[in-house]
Amino acid sequence: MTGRRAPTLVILRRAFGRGQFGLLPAVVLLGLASAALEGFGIGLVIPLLGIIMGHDEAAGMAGLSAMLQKVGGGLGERERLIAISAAILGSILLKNLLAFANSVLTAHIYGKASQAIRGALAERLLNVGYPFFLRQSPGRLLNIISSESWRASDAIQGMLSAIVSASAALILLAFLLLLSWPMTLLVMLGLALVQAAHMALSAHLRAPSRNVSARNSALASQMLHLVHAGRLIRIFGQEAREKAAFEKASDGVRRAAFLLSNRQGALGPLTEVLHAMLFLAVVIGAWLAGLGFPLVAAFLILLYRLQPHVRALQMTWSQLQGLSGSLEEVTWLLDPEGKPAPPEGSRPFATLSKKIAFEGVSFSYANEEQRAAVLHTASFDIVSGRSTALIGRSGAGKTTIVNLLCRFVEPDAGKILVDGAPLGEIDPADWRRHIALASQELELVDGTILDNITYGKDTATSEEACRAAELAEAHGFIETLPQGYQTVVGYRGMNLSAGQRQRIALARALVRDPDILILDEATNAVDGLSEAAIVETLKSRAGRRTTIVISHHRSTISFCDDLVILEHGRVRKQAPFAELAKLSMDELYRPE
Ligand SMILES: Nc1ncnc2c1ncn2[C@@H]1O[C@H](COP(=O)(O)OP(=O)(O)OP(=O)(O)O)[C@@H](O)[C@H]1O
Repeated sequence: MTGRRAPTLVILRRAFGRGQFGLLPAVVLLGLASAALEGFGIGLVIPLLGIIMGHDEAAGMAGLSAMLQKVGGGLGERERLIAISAAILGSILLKNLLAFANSVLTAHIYGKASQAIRGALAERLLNVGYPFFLRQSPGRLLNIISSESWRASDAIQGMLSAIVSASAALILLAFLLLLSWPMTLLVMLGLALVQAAHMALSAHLRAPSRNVSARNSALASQMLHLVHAGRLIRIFGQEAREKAAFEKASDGVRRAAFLLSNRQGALGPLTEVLHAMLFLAVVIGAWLAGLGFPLVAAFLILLYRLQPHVRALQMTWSQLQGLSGSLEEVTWLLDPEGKPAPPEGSRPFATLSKKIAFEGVSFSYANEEQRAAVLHTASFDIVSGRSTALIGRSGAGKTTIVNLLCRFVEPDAGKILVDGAPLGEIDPADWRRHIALASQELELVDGTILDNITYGKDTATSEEACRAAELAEAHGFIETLPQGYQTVVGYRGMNLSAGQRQRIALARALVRDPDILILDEATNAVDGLSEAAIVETLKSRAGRRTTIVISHHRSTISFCDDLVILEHGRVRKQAPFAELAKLSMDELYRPE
C-alpha cells in the first residue's frame, strides 16, 4: 500500500502541476509582509510604553529596540503618542488587509489543487489498462475518489497555511532577534525541543491513519453492495445478516477513527502546555537578565503572537501524519507503476478486408493465485463480411475471446492477426472506432434513451438514433413511452425491462454501423418475435460487415455463416454453419 515516493510530494506535484506553483511565492510574500507589519506594530509598543511610563530614552537598549525608541523623537509628547498610536493602528489595518488577500489566494490555490487531484484520479481510472478493474476492489477505488481525495485536498490546504505560518514565524523570529538575540536563542532552543517532542509523537499517527483508510475502503464496499444488491438481499431475507456486516464495517471505521482522533487530540493540548512552559521560561530569563519593562513587554507580545504560528506549523505536521493513510491511497492510485498499461499500437486501421485470425492464442486471468489458463492455443478465423457464432458451454472461454478482441486483455501467447497485422500493433482507438459490442455486462448509462443510443456515436443525429432503434427492434416500445426517446432510463437502466435494456444496448452498437459487431449474449432477454426481427437486421449486414455472435440459443445464431465450438478453453471445431445446421445445441456442445 505504501508508495515508494513520498506521497505528499507526489500529490503536491499533481496538485500544483498546472500553473499553481507560480502563485506560491505570492503566498510567501503576502505572509512575510503581513508578519513584518505585525512585528513593526508590536515594536512600536516600546516607544508607546516609554511615553506612558515616562522614560522615553533609549538608554540600556540596543539594535531595533533603540531605533524604535527614537520614533517620532522630534515631536511633542502628546503628538508623538497620537502618531505612534496611529502608526500601530495603520500597521494592524494593513496587516489584516494582506491577511485577507492571502486567504483569498490560498482558497483559490486550494480549490484549483483539489480539482487537479480529482481530475488526475479520473484520468488515471480512464487510462489504466482494463485488467486493473479485474483485480481491484471497487470499494477501495470508490473510497479513494469519494473520500480520500478530499482528505488529500485538506492536506494541501494544511500545507498552504503552513507556508503562511512559516513566513510569519520567520519574520517574527527576526524581530525577536533584533530586540534581544540571547533571549531569542533561548526561545529557539525551546521551540526546537517542543518540535522534537511533537515529531516523535506525530510519528504514532501513521499506523492508525492507514488503518482508517483500510476500514473506510471496507465500508465503501459494503455500501456498494447494499446499493447494488437490493433485490438479492430482500428475496433471500438477508437483511439481518447484511445489517450485521454493515454494522461491523461501520464500527471498524468508528474505532479506527476514534484511536486516530484521540492521538491527534492529545497533541494540541500537549503542545500548548510546552509552549506555555517556554513562555514562562522567557519571562524568568528576561527578569534574570534585568531587561527594561518596555523591551520585555514588546518581546513577550511578539513571542505571544509567534506561538500560534509555530503551533499551527506543528499541527500541520501532525495533520499530515494523520492524513498519511489517505495520501498514500491517493498516491497509489495516481502512480502508474505496477498498474496494467492501456493497450498500445500505432498502426492505423481502416477496415477489415480479409479476416481476423487467432493463431495459437493462450490466455489466463493471472492474479496473485495464478489461476489456470482459460484459453489454450486457440486457433480459428473470423472472416470479413461473414457472421461467426462462438459457442460452447458455460466457462468455455467465449467472453474471454471478446475481451481479447476488444483489447481489454492481451494474449499471453500466440497471435491475433487482423488482415495479417498483429492486433497488438494496431492503434487501439482506431480499432475500437470500427468495432461495437453489445453485451449483458455493458450496462446503460444514467440518462435518456437518446443519450444511451448516441453514446455509441457522439455525432449521431436523432434520425440515425431512431433508425438504429428500429434495427434493434426498440423503436416500437420507445414510441409507446410517454417521454419517448427522452425517457430517463435510470441508474443502469433500471426503469426499463431487461429485454428493453438489451434492445437499447443493441441500438447503441448498431448506431455506429460498425465494421465488426460483437454480440455477447446480447439478446437473451428479448422475446422471440423481437429476436427474429433482430436476426433479420443482422442478416442484412451480410457481405458488407462482420458479425460475431455468442449465444446459447439456437435461434440467435441461426443466421450465422460460420461456427466456432469451444470446449474448456480449446477450439474443438471450426466449420461452416451449414455443415452442422441439423444438430441441436446439446449435440453441438457434446464432445466428439
Ligand atoms: N476476471 C476473471 N478472473 C479470473 N477468471 C476469470 C475471469 N473471467 C472469467 N474467468 C474464468 O475464465 C473462464 C472462461 O470464462 P468466460 O467468461 O470466457 O466463459 P464463457 O464461455 O463466456 O462463459 P458463459 O457462457 O458462462 O458466459 C471461466 O473458467 C472463468 O471462471
